[in-house]
Amino acid sequence: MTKPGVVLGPEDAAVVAAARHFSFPPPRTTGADSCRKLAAQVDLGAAAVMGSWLDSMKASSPRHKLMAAPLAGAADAEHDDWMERHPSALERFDALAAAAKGKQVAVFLDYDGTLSPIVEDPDSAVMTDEMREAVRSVAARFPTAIVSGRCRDKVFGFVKLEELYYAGSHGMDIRGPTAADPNNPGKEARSVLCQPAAEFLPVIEEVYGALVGSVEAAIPGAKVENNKFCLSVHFRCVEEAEWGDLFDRVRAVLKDYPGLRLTQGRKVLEVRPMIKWDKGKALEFLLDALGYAERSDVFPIYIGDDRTDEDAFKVLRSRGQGAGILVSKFPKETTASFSLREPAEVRDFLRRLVDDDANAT
Ligand SMILES: O=P(O)(O)OC[C@H]1O[C@H](O[C@H]2O[C@H](CO)[C@@H](O)[C@H](O)[C@H]2O)[C@H](O)[C@@H](O)[C@@H]1O
Repeated sequence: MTKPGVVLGPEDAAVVAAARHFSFPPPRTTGADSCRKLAAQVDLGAAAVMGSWLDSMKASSPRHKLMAAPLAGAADAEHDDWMERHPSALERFDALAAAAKGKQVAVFLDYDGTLSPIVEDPDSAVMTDEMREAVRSVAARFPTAIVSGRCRDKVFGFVKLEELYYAGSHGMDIRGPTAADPNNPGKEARSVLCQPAAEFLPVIEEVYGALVGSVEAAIPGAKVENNKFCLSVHFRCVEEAEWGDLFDRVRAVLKDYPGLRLTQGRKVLEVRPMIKWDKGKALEFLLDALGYAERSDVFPIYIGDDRTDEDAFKVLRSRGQGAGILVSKFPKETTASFSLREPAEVRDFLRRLVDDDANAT
């Protein structure tokens, strides 16, 4: 997709999308829009209503379609409408490729639910060799980063590709490739490093211990995961009747730590430092580190499945650049332009990106 000398303006891509009902490329928004609303990231002070947290915990993973016929019909209509607004990135691949033509593509990938399927045990969320091969091929052609809520070392342990950028702990721990750039074999590996929450390390360690003692030890199925600059309290394997107790226990621990906030992912509560940093900020940092911050001929593609990925989708929308792709089988509120149903489709999309670039050169 990188054809030097052929630079298309945003209006070209707008023509590509003109006949469609979805918003692509994302329109530039005003400065006011870029104020972080963090809609899905409710801080503890705002979480006075326990019921709303429980509702949100129940909705924190894909819904299952077990409905009576009339309701199923309504759900189908809702799904069709959503697909019109967030079409499949595979089905609309040609439009996407046309918009990216002549631009520098950069690829940003969430891990859980995007490169690996969601499983009950977080330590078993391995990715397939086929997926690894697809990511390796993409990284050989475009700068590629993994942006994950996981601790950076742990996600590297799953992905095992040294040529990638890694942004762990929801972007609070960023590092460049440890292997030489395959596009510039003579160039040394870059050690970009960004740790905006370094001062929170001791407090995160302390709260990890407290949550293990108060939540993991007391509630069957609960699991606290130490992600270095943030923590995950998993409730996927906890009986729903215990979720209220689990939330109360987490809140009781956190009340002594006003510098921390609580957000939600898929059947997980996330404890994070109260700093203005998220996957969107990490995306901006990486674009800057790559030297793309001021360039208009850059086409970042961000693929993710979680609420935390919305911050990155919003950044693309406010820059009016690239494509956000949500991985979901079910309609979800999202700022992403496109969708893919599951990790297998992500793999196929990555393969098409590579093939398309190979055919263009
Ligand atoms: O940003 P991500 O790479 O998507 O990481 C977000 C969280 O992912 C993991 O939890 C999720 O996946 C688990 C394995 O499939 C699943 O058991 C859990 O219910 C999901 O929430 C990871 O374990 C967390 O630490 C990450 O924050």
